[in-house]
Amino acid sequence: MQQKAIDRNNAVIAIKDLKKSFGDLHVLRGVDLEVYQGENLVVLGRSGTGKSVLIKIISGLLYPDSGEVNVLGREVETLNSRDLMELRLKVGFSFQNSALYDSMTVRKNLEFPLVRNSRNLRRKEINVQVERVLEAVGLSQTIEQMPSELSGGQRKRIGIARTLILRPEIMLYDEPTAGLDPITCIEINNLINEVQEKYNTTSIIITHDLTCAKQTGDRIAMLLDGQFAIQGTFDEVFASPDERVQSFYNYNFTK
Ligand SMILES: Nc1ncnc2c1ncn2[C@@H]1O[C@H](COP(=O)(O)OP(=O)(O)OP(=O)(O)O)[C@@H](O)[C@H]1O
Repeated sequence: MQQKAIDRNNAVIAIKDLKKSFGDLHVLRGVDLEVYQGENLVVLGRSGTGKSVLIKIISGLLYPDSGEVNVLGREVETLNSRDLMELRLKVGFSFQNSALYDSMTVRKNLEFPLVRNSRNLRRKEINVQVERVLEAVGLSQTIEQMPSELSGGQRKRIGIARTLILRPEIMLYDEPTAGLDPITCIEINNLINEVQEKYNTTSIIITHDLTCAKQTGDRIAMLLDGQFAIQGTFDEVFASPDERVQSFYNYNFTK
């Protein structure tokens, strides 16, 4: 991956001692994490370790039990609903299932968040923005198609475009390559890197896919027993003798 500008003095997400339980299930047990401007941070962890809970807390969809969650300079848990809405516009959430409306064309799917969030946009401006974001994800030709006519990889791209159209400062990707064939996975990994360069976003990428982690992650953080015990580059993380890290690696590359 080419060198890029990551501002390590500028943490756009700063989390301290974050805890979250559901009844007796202690999911996050003191998470500390900083994500810097311009960085792609990959969060790895086994199923059910709390990766989705973490990004839902970052985007204000879930409240923490305790700890500090600072996103773009705001303490998420202290925001009123209006400020939270404002923050959410700056935090794009790319869902695992792409979350497209099946009854709408690609164009209408992309217009939807724009029209909902900036009601006074003119038709011409809406068209320009839709066309621009479609071009950015390499799918201009699909503009009048229905989601059912798209491949899994194309749906993923449109889902990412629909998040990008609001020009978020942070992108949260939940399992961006899940269910895709290996070549399409690589295309999505490339797209994640292109989005970062073109839109200068900061991203958190949740994945089980080690190829995705290696190709997109400037840094990897492994969620183990409710904490980020191990963080570093891909090679640094997997050089760890920690048995939990090694079994995660071996499982991925031997299954
Ligand atoms: N709203 C909720 N109410 C109760 N339990 C929840 C809730 N959200 C998540 N959980 C539980 O918290 C744990 C962590 O869930 P989470 O979805 O974050 O896992 P994950 O690491 O993203 O897993 P996967 O890789 O399978 O998506 C799970 O046991 C889940 O059942």
